[in-house]
Amino acid sequence: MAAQIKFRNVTLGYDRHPAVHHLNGEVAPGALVAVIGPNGAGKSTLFRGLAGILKPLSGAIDLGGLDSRDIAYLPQSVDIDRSFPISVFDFVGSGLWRSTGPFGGIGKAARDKILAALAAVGLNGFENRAIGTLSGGQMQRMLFARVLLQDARLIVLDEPFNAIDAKTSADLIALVRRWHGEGRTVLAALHDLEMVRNHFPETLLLARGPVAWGPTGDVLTPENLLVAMKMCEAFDDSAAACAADRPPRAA
Ligand SMILES: Nc1ncnc2c1ncn2[C@@H]1O[C@H](COP(=O)(O)OP(=O)(O)OP(=O)(O)O)[C@@H](O)[C@H]1O
Repeated sequence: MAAQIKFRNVTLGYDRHPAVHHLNGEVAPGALVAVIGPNGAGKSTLFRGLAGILKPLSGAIDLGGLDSRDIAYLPQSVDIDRSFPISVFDFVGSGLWRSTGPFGGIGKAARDKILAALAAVGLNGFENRAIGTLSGGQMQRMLFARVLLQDARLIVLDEPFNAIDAKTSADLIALVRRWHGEGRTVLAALHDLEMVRNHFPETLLLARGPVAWGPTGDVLTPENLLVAMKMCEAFDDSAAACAADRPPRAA
């Protein structure tokens, strides 16, 4: 089966400084992949690359013909501007832009879809609340409701279970499993290794570069985790492009 995602020697970074480098590998259609690694390992950077927010400094990400409307990206909740004066209803409704466009009106059918998505994540009655008034767990539920509406082939979740209680995690992991059951491709950046072991068949262990990638049980070894920690500690954030990326100097 053709890959859903192909990373071809991908380097991503900021201001020409690489943050993730030389990533090669493939994600099969319908795969459920955890991306783990220490703080600063490059997980969010990789996901910004997948979502098309960050262009690779070198290499390429091949999305198997998907365009941006086929990708649902759930950013870390710290990246959401909670002071922006928008209601939960309108925020979740932005998940329908794929079908309505940003300036399309919201008819009865769209309204029902938004209310159903809110109900599916346990946010009945929250539609008129400003997003800035939500608790951390309610914010995550709202972000999941928007992903539900996006109906995307590829779903990219950046730390979706951070700082939320066990009940909210359980409800939201059930949604992830549902998307997996529907054949969508799902990648999630996670820190909770227990959750990874219990729910994610495949894991990419990232430490600026790939440390290990494959079946979760094979990747989550103490040796691999130690290597990842050391690689992140040794990484120089101010480094310029890798020697391998620079054009050869004239003799
Ligand atoms: N907007 C930015 N501008 C410059 N550097 C950035 C930016 N975002 C991230 N970085 C740097 O890129 C590197 C990788 O960060 P990234 O956020 O991708 O890691 P992460 O694995 O998601 O970390 P965490 O687990 O802490 O969320 C870090 O050194 C970080 O400081």
